[in-house]
Amino acid sequence: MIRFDRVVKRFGDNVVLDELDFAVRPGERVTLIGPSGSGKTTILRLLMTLERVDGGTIHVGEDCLTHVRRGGRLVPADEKHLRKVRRRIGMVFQQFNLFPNMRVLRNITEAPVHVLGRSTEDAERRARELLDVVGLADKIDAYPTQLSGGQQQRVAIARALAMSPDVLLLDEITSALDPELAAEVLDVLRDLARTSDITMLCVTHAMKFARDVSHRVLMFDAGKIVEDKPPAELFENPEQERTRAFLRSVLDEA
Ligand SMILES: Nc1ncnc2c1ncn2[C@@H]1O[C@H](COP(=O)(O)OP(=O)(O)OP(=O)(O)O)[C@@H](O)[C@H]1O
Repeated sequence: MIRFDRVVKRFGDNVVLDELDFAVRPGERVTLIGPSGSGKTTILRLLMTLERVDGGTIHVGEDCLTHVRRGGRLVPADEKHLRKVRRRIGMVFQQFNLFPNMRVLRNITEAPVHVLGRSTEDAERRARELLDVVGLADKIDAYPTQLSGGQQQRVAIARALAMSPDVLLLDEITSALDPELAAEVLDVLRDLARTSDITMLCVTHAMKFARDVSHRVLMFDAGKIVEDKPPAELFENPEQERTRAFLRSVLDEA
C-alpha cells in the first residue's frame, strides 16, 4: 500500500531521511516511534505531498508520488497527479485544524461535496454515520469552539474518514490533549482499528495505544529504522540499546 524506496530528505545540510526503505501492506496498522527530530513527521508530510523527496521514490498503491508515466516516459509528478493521490489519504494533525466558521456537519461534508463531487444529501448521510462512530451525534450543529479538544479531534477523525481514504495518517493526535480527552480519542481509533481494514500509519507517544492497535512498530533514530517488530516483541524485548533508552525516556515522562 505504501512503499518508500531509498528515500532521502534534507533540510539544508540536515539529512533527515537517509535512503529510507520501508513498506506498509494494505490493512496494516503501523506506528512510528523514536526521539524528537528523528524524522517521523517528515514521513507523514512526504506522504501528504506537503514536502518533496530529494531522492528515492514513494508509492501509495500503484501511484508514485515522484513520477508519473506519460506516453511511455517517466516525468516528474505534476500537481494534478498529486491531488489524485492525496485524495486517497486522510490525515489528522496534532492541532485539529477544523474550519472555525463552519458547524460540525459542514466541516465533515465540505470536502466530500466540493472535492469528490458527492451530493450534499449523500455527504450529510455519511457525516451522520461517522458522527455516530466518533460518539458526537449530538454535536452536529455545534461550532468547533463550542467543543472540547477531544471532541474537536474526534470531528477531525470523522472529517478525514468522510473522504473514504485508503490510508489514514495520524500525527501525534493526542499530544495537545489532557489524558482524559486523549483517552476518548484513542478509544475511537481502537474501535476503528477493530471494525475496519483501513491502513493506518501513526506517529504517537501513547505507547499503550501503539501496543493495542499496531501490527508493527518501527523505531526510528536519525532518519533510519533501527527496529521493526510487532509491538509485544518490541516493547517487551527491544534488541537495540537506542530502543531501550527511548522506551525508558517515554516511560519516565508518563
Ligand atoms: N520545514 C523544515 N525546515 C527545516 N527543517 C525541518 C523542517 N521540518 C522538519 N525539519 C527538521 O527535520 C528533522 C526531523 O523533523 P520531524 O518533525 O520529522 O521529526 P519527528 O521525529 O517527527 O520529531 P517530533 O517527535 O519532535 O515531532 C528535525 O531536525 C527538524 O528540525
